[in-house]
Amino acid sequence: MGSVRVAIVGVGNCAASLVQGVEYYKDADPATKVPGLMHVQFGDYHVGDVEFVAAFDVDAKKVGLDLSDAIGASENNTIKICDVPNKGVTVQRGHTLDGLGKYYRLTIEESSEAPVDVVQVLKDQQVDVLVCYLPVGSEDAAKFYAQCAIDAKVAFVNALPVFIAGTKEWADKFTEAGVPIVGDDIKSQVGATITHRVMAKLFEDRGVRLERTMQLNVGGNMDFKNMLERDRLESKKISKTQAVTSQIPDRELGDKNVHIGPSDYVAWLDDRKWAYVRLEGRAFGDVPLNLEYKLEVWDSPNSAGVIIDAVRAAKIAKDRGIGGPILSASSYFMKSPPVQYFDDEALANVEKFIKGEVER
Ligand SMILES: O=P(O)(O)OC[C@H]1O[C@@H](O)[C@H](O)[C@@H](O)[C@@H]1O
Repeated sequence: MGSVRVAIVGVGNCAASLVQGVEYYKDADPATKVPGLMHVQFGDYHVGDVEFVAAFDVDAKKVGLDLSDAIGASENNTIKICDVPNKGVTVQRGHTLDGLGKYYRLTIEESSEAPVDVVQVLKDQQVDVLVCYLPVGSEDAAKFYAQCAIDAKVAFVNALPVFIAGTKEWADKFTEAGVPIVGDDIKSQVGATITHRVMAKLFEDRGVRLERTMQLNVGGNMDFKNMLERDRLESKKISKTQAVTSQIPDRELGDKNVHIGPSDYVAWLDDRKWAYVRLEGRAFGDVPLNLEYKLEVWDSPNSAGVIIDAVRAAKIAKDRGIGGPILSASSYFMKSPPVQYFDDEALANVEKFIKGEVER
Protein backbone atom coordinates (compact mmCIF):
# COMPACT_ATOMS: atom_id res chain seq x y z
CA MET A 1 0.00 0.00 0.00
CA GLY A 2 2.99 2.33 0.02
CA SER A 3 3.96 4.79 2.68
CA VAL A 4 2.17 7.19 4.99
CA ARG A 5 3.53 10.62 4.13
CA VAL A 6 3.53 12.67 7.32
CA ALA A 7 4.07 16.38 8.01
CA ILE A 8 4.65 17.67 11.52
CA VAL A 9 3.90 21.10 12.90
CA GLY A 10 5.87 21.73 16.10
CA VAL A 11 9.22 19.97 16.20
CA GLY A 12 9.40 19.59 19.97
CA ASN A 13 9.98 16.61 22.23
CA CYS A 14 6.88 14.74 21.02
CA ALA A 15 8.07 15.02 17.42
CA ALA A 16 11.55 13.90 18.52
CA SER A 17 10.18 10.74 20.09
CA LEU A 18 7.93 10.06 17.13
CA VAL A 19 10.70 10.39 14.55
CA GLN A 20 13.12 8.30 16.62
CA GLY A 21 10.49 5.66 17.35
CA VAL A 22 9.69 5.16 13.68
CA GLU A 23 13.41 4.69 13.02
CA TYR A 24 13.80 2.36 16.00
CA TYR A 25 10.93 0.07 15.02
CA LYS A 26 11.09 0.34 11.25
CA ASP A 27 12.14 -3.28 10.83
CA ALA A 28 10.09 -4.76 13.69
CA ASP A 29 8.59 -8.15 12.96
CA PRO A 30 4.86 -7.58 12.33
CA ALA A 31 4.11 -10.87 14.07
CA THR A 32 5.66 -9.72 17.36
CA LYS A 33 4.76 -7.24 20.06
CA VAL A 34 7.26 -4.47 20.76
CA PRO A 35 7.38 -2.22 23.84
CA GLY A 36 5.31 0.92 23.59
CA LEU A 37 3.40 0.13 20.43
CA MET A 38 -0.10 -1.24 20.27
CA HIS A 39 0.33 -2.31 16.64
CA VAL A 40 3.50 -3.02 14.67
CA GLN A 41 1.25 -3.62 11.70
CA PHE A 42 -1.86 -1.43 11.64
CA GLY A 43 -4.06 -2.57 8.79
CA ASP A 44 -2.05 -2.18 5.61
CA TYR A 45 0.65 -0.13 7.27
CA HIS A 46 3.77 -1.16 9.14
CA VAL A 47 5.52 1.34 11.47
CA GLY A 48 8.28 1.58 8.91
CA ASP A 49 5.80 2.82 6.30
CA VAL A 50 5.53 6.12 8.18
CA GLU A 51 7.66 8.59 6.27
CA PHE A 52 8.30 12.19 7.32
CA VAL A 53 8.12 14.51 4.35
CA ALA A 54 7.62 18.00 5.82
CA ALA A 55 8.03 19.82 9.13
CA PHE A 56 7.18 23.30 10.38
CA ASP A 57 8.41 25.24 13.42
CA VAL A 58 9.04 28.86 14.40
CA ASP A 59 12.16 28.43 16.57
CA ALA A 60 15.24 30.06 15.00
CA LYS A 61 17.35 27.14 16.25
CA LYS A 62 15.19 24.62 14.34
CA VAL A 63 14.06 26.33 11.15
CA GLY A 64 16.46 25.47 8.32
CA LEU A 65 17.81 22.31 9.98
CA ASP A 66 17.24 18.81 8.72
CA LEU A 67 14.49 17.16 10.77
CA SER A 68 16.99 14.65 12.13
CA ASP A 69 19.01 17.52 13.67
CA ALA A 70 16.08 19.73 14.66
CA ILE A 71 14.65 17.03 16.94
CA GLY A 72 17.72 17.43 19.17
CA ALA A 73 17.93 21.22 18.95
CA SER A 74 16.97 24.17 21.12
CA GLU A 75 14.96 23.30 24.24
CA ASN A 76 14.17 19.69 23.25
CA ASN A 77 15.18 17.55 26.19
CA THR A 78 13.57 14.16 25.86
CA ILE A 79 15.39 10.88 26.29
CA LYS A 80 17.35 9.63 23.29
CA ILE A 81 16.02 6.42 21.74
CA CYS A 82 18.34 6.12 18.74
CA ASP A 83 20.30 8.01 16.11
CA VAL A 84 18.22 9.22 13.20
CA PRO A 85 19.90 9.45 9.80
CA ASN A 86 19.54 12.59 7.73
CA LYS A 87 15.93 12.74 6.52
CA GLY A 88 16.39 15.18 3.66
CA VAL A 89 13.50 17.15 5.20
CA THR A 90 14.25 20.76 6.11
CA VAL A 91 12.23 22.30 8.92
CA GLN A 92 10.33 25.20 7.37
CA ARG A 93 9.21 28.43 8.98
CA GLY A 94 5.63 27.95 10.17
CA HIS A 95 3.07 30.56 11.19
CA THR A 96 3.32 31.75 14.79
CA LEU A 97 -0.11 33.25 15.48
CA ASP A 98 -0.73 32.46 19.18
CA GLY A 99 1.70 29.53 19.15
CA LEU A 100 4.21 31.20 21.45
CA GLY A 101 3.10 32.08 24.92
CA LYS A 102 5.00 34.18 27.42
CA TYR A 103 7.41 31.46 28.51
CA TYR A 104 8.30 30.39 24.96
CA ARG A 105 9.02 34.02 24.14
CA LEU A 106 11.29 34.31 27.17
CA THR A 107 13.10 31.09 26.27
CA ILE A 108 13.46 30.78 22.51
CA GLU A 109 14.30 33.12 19.68
CA GLU A 110 11.71 33.25 16.95
CA SER A 111 12.97 32.72 13.40
CA SER A 112 13.30 35.90 11.34
CA GLU A 113 12.38 34.03 8.16
CA ALA A 114 9.02 34.62 6.50
CA PRO A 115 6.40 31.92 7.08
CA VAL A 116 5.92 29.52 4.19
CA ASP A 117 2.72 28.74 2.31
CA VAL A 118 1.69 25.70 4.33
CA VAL A 119 -1.07 24.52 1.99
CA GLN A 120 1.30 24.63 -0.96
CA VAL A 121 3.96 22.66 0.92
CA LEU A 122 1.41 20.03 1.94
CA LYS A 123 0.31 19.69 -1.66
CA ASP A 124 3.82 19.72 -3.11
CA GLN A 125 5.00 17.03 -0.69
CA GLN A 126 1.87 14.95 -1.29
CA VAL A 127 1.32 14.77 2.45
CA ASP A 128 -1.21 12.22 3.69
CA VAL A 129 -1.38 13.24 7.35
CA LEU A 130 -0.50 16.45 9.22
CA VAL A 131 0.28 15.95 12.92
CA CYS A 132 -0.40 19.01 15.06
CA TYR A 133 2.05 19.24 17.97
CA LEU A 134 1.75 22.94 18.76
CA PRO A 135 2.12 24.18 22.35
CA VAL A 136 -0.87 24.03 24.67
CA GLY A 137 -3.00 27.15 24.33
CA SER A 138 -2.34 27.66 20.59
CA GLU A 139 -6.01 28.04 19.74
CA ASP A 140 -5.61 30.19 16.64
CA ALA A 141 -2.55 28.39 15.30
CA ALA A 142 -4.14 24.95 15.71
CA LYS A 143 -7.20 26.13 13.81
CA PHE A 144 -5.04 27.72 11.13
CA TYR A 145 -3.25 24.38 10.52
CA ALA A 146 -6.55 22.48 10.64
CA GLN A 147 -7.82 24.74 7.87
CA CYS A 148 -4.59 24.18 5.91
CA ALA A 149 -5.18 20.43 6.17
CA ILE A 150 -8.73 20.86 4.86
CA ASP A 151 -7.57 23.08 2.00
CA ALA A 152 -4.79 20.69 0.99
CA LYS A 153 -7.01 17.59 1.52
CA VAL A 154 -4.61 16.19 4.09
CA ALA A 155 -5.78 14.15 7.10
CA PHE A 156 -5.27 15.85 10.47
CA VAL A 157 -4.16 14.36 13.77
CA ASN A 158 -4.70 16.87 16.56
CA ALA A 159 -2.44 15.98 19.49
CA LEU A 160 -3.13 19.11 21.50
CA PRO A 161 -6.01 20.15 23.71
CA VAL A 162 -7.64 22.63 21.36
CA PHE A 163 -11.13 21.41 20.54
CA ILE A 164 -11.39 20.77 16.82
CA ALA A 165 -12.57 17.21 16.13
CA GLY A 166 -14.82 17.55 19.16
CA THR A 167 -16.69 20.63 17.92
CA LYS A 168 -19.60 20.47 15.52
CA GLU A 169 -18.30 23.43 13.52
CA TRP A 170 -14.96 21.80 12.72
CA ALA A 171 -16.27 18.24 12.51
CA ASP A 172 -18.70 19.47 9.83
CA LYS A 173 -15.92 21.27 7.98
CA PHE A 174 -13.80 18.12 7.85
CA THR A 175 -16.80 15.98 6.89
CA GLU A 176 -17.85 18.32 4.10
CA ALA A 177 -14.30 18.45 2.74
CA GLY A 178 -14.02 14.64 2.87
CA VAL A 179 -10.90 14.97 5.05
CA PRO A 180 -10.41 12.68 8.09
CA ILE A 181 -9.48 14.00 11.52
CA VAL A 182 -8.34 12.14 14.64
CA GLY A 183 -8.54 14.28 17.80
CA ASP A 184 -8.40 15.93 20.24
CA ASP A 185 -5.53 15.83 22.75
CA ILE A 186 -3.28 12.78 22.77
CA LYS A 187 -3.86 10.18 25.47
CA SER A 188 -0.55 8.54 26.30
CA GLN A 189 0.13 4.81 26.22
CA VAL A 190 0.07 4.34 29.99
CA GLY A 191 -0.16 7.92 31.11
CA ALA A 192 -1.81 10.00 33.78
CA THR A 193 -5.13 10.11 31.97
CA ILE A 194 -5.63 6.47 31.14
CA THR A 195 -4.54 5.18 34.54
CA HIS A 196 -6.80 7.70 36.27
CA ARG A 197 -9.74 6.79 34.00
CA VAL A 198 -9.28 3.12 34.69
CA MET A 199 -9.08 3.61 38.47
CA ALA A 200 -12.15 5.87 38.59
CA LYS A 201 -14.11 3.30 36.60
CA LEU A 202 -12.81 0.49 38.78
CA PHE A 203 -14.14 2.22 41.91
CA GLU A 204 -17.60 2.56 40.41
CA ASP A 205 -17.63 -0.90 38.79
CA ARG A 206 -16.76 -2.46 42.15
CA GLY A 207 -19.42 -0.49 43.99
CA VAL A 208 -17.10 1.97 45.73
CA ARG A 209 -18.55 5.47 45.60
CA LEU A 210 -15.91 7.88 44.27
CA GLU A 211 -16.28 11.17 46.10
CA ARG A 212 -13.15 13.21 45.49
CA THR A 213 -10.16 12.92 43.19
CA MET A 214 -7.12 14.85 42.09
CA GLN A 215 -4.30 14.49 39.59
CA LEU A 216 -1.28 16.75 40.04
CA ASN A 217 1.26 16.71 37.23
CA VAL A 218 4.80 18.09 37.23
CA GLY A 219 7.39 18.03 34.50
CA GLY A 220 10.44 19.83 33.16
CA ASN A 221 9.82 20.18 29.43
CA MET A 222 8.67 23.24 27.48
CA ASP A 223 5.10 21.98 27.69
CA PHE A 224 5.17 22.40 31.46
CA LYS A 225 7.06 25.69 31.29
CA ASN A 226 4.53 27.03 28.77
CA MET A 227 1.72 25.96 31.09
CA LEU A 228 3.02 28.20 33.87
CA GLU A 229 0.97 30.79 32.01
CA ARG A 230 -2.32 29.78 33.53
CA ASP A 231 -4.43 31.48 30.86
CA ARG A 232 -3.18 28.96 28.28
CA LEU A 233 -4.49 26.08 30.33
CA GLU A 234 -8.21 26.39 30.09
CA SER A 235 -8.88 23.82 27.36
CA LYS A 236 -6.18 21.49 28.72
CA LYS A 237 -7.88 21.34 32.13
CA ILE A 238 -11.27 20.76 30.58
CA SER A 239 -9.85 18.02 28.35
CA LYS A 240 -8.01 16.20 31.13
CA THR A 241 -10.92 16.47 33.54
CA GLN A 242 -13.64 15.20 31.26
CA ALA A 243 -11.33 12.40 30.06
CA VAL A 244 -11.62 11.02 33.60
CA THR A 245 -15.15 12.03 34.63
CA SER A 246 -16.58 10.58 31.38
CA GLN A 247 -15.71 7.15 32.73
CA ILE A 248 -18.13 7.46 35.64
CA PRO A 249 -21.18 8.84 33.83
CA ASP A 250 -23.56 8.01 36.67
CA ARG A 251 -21.65 10.02 39.28
CA GLU A 252 -21.73 13.78 39.56
CA LEU A 253 -18.76 14.67 41.74
CA GLY A 254 -19.20 18.44 41.55
CA ASP A 255 -16.45 20.88 40.54
CA LYS A 256 -15.03 21.20 44.02
CA ASN A 257 -14.33 17.48 44.27
CA VAL A 258 -12.30 17.04 41.08
CA HIS A 259 -8.94 18.64 40.47
CA ILE A 260 -7.03 17.47 37.41
CA GLY A 261 -4.37 19.49 35.72
CA PRO A 262 -0.76 20.43 35.10
CA SER A 263 0.59 21.66 38.40
CA ASP A 264 4.12 22.95 38.17
CA TYR A 265 7.35 23.13 36.18
CA VAL A 266 10.39 21.42 37.68
CA ALA A 267 13.31 22.07 35.32
CA TRP A 268 15.49 19.16 36.44
CA LEU A 269 12.84 16.63 35.47
CA ASP A 270 13.55 17.45 31.79
CA ASP A 271 10.99 15.51 29.72
CA ARG A 272 9.94 13.33 32.62
CA LYS A 273 6.44 13.77 33.94
CA TRP A 274 5.34 12.74 37.39
CA ALA A 275 1.66 12.39 38.14
CA TYR A 276 0.40 12.21 41.72
CA VAL A 277 -3.11 10.83 41.72
CA ARG A 278 -5.50 10.36 44.62
CA LEU A 279 -9.00 8.91 44.66
CA GLU A 280 -11.16 9.05 47.77
CA GLY A 281 -14.25 6.92 48.05
CA ARG A 282 -16.77 5.34 50.35
CA ALA A 283 -16.90 1.55 50.50
CA PHE A 284 -18.99 -1.06 52.31
CA GLY A 285 -20.85 0.42 55.27
CA ASP A 286 -19.80 3.94 54.19
CA VAL A 287 -16.26 3.14 55.33
CA PRO A 288 -13.57 5.35 53.68
CA LEU A 289 -11.39 3.81 50.98
CA ASN A 290 -8.55 5.86 49.50
CA LEU A 291 -6.09 5.11 46.73
CA GLU A 292 -2.98 7.12 45.97
CA TYR A 293 -0.41 6.39 43.29
CA LYS A 294 2.45 8.11 41.54
CA LEU A 295 3.27 7.58 37.88
CA GLU A 296 6.72 8.42 36.51
CA VAL A 297 7.11 8.51 32.75
CA TRP A 298 9.14 10.10 30.03
CA ASP A 299 6.32 12.20 28.64
CA SER A 300 7.06 12.30 24.93
CA PRO A 301 7.94 8.67 24.16
CA ASN A 302 4.83 7.76 26.12
CA SER A 303 2.64 9.36 23.48
CA ALA A 304 4.68 8.62 20.35
CA GLY A 305 3.45 5.06 19.89
CA VAL A 306 -0.13 6.25 20.14
CA ILE A 307 0.50 8.87 17.47
CA ILE A 308 1.99 6.23 15.18
CA ASP A 309 -1.33 4.37 15.40
CA ALA A 310 -3.40 7.55 15.05
CA VAL A 311 -1.49 8.54 11.93
CA ARG A 312 -2.08 5.15 10.33
CA ALA A 313 -5.79 5.23 11.24
CA ALA A 314 -6.06 8.65 9.59
CA LYS A 315 -4.31 7.34 6.48
CA ILE A 316 -6.60 4.31 6.27
CA ALA A 317 -9.62 6.62 6.48
CA LYS A 318 -8.11 8.75 3.72
CA ASP A 319 -7.51 5.66 1.57
CA ARG A 320 -11.15 4.68 2.07
CA GLY A 321 -12.41 8.16 1.20
CA ILE A 322 -13.89 8.75 4.67
CA GLY A 323 -13.95 12.35 5.89
CA GLY A 324 -14.74 13.87 9.28
CA PRO A 325 -13.88 12.62 12.77
CA ILE A 326 -12.72 9.01 12.95
CA LEU A 327 -14.60 8.11 16.11
CA SER A 328 -12.93 4.76 16.88
CA ALA A 329 -9.37 6.07 16.70
CA SER A 330 -10.27 9.38 18.33
CA SER A 331 -11.83 7.70 21.35
CA TYR A 332 -8.99 5.24 21.88
CA PHE A 333 -6.07 7.55 21.17
CA MET A 334 -7.33 10.93 22.38
CA LYS A 335 -8.50 12.43 25.64
CA SER A 336 -11.30 14.51 24.12
CA PRO A 337 -12.85 12.65 21.21
CA PRO A 338 -16.22 13.62 19.76
CA VAL A 339 -17.70 10.59 21.55
CA GLN A 340 -16.25 9.10 24.76
CA TYR A 341 -16.24 5.32 25.13
CA PHE A 342 -14.80 3.11 27.83
CA ASP A 343 -11.29 2.15 26.76
CA ASP A 344 -12.05 -1.53 26.13
CA GLU A 345 -14.93 -0.58 23.82
CA ALA A 346 -12.74 2.00 22.10
CA LEU A 347 -10.01 -0.59 21.50
CA ALA A 348 -12.54 -3.05 20.07
CA ASN A 349 -13.84 -0.29 17.77
CA VAL A 350 -10.33 0.45 16.53
CA GLU A 351 -9.79 -3.21 15.67
CA LYS A 352 -13.14 -3.24 13.83
CA PHE A 353 -12.17 -0.06 11.99
CA ILE A 354 -8.91 -1.63 10.85
CA LYS A 355 -10.85 -4.60 9.46
CA GLY A 356 -13.41 -2.31 7.82
CA GLU A 357 -16.24 -3.56 10.04
CA VAL A 358 -17.11 -0.05 11.21
CA GLU A 359 -16.93 2.91 8.86
CA ARG A 360 -15.27 5.31 11.27
O1 LIG B 1 -0.30 11.27 30.28
P1 LIG B 1 -1.55 11.80 29.63
O2 LIG B 1 -2.50 12.35 30.63
O3 LIG B 1 -2.18 10.80 28.74
O4 LIG B 1 -1.13 13.03 28.75
C1 LIG B 1 -0.29 12.87 27.66
C2 LIG B 1 0.01 14.06 26.81
O5 LIG B 1 -0.84 15.13 27.04
C3 LIG B 1 -0.65 16.27 26.21
O6 LIG B 1 -1.64 17.22 26.43
C4 LIG B 1 0.72 16.80 26.51
O7 LIG B 1 0.93 18.03 25.88
C5 LIG B 1 1.71 15.74 26.11
O8 LIG B 1 3.03 16.17 26.27
C6 LIG B 1 1.46 14.49 26.93
O9 LIG B 1 2.32 13.44 26.51
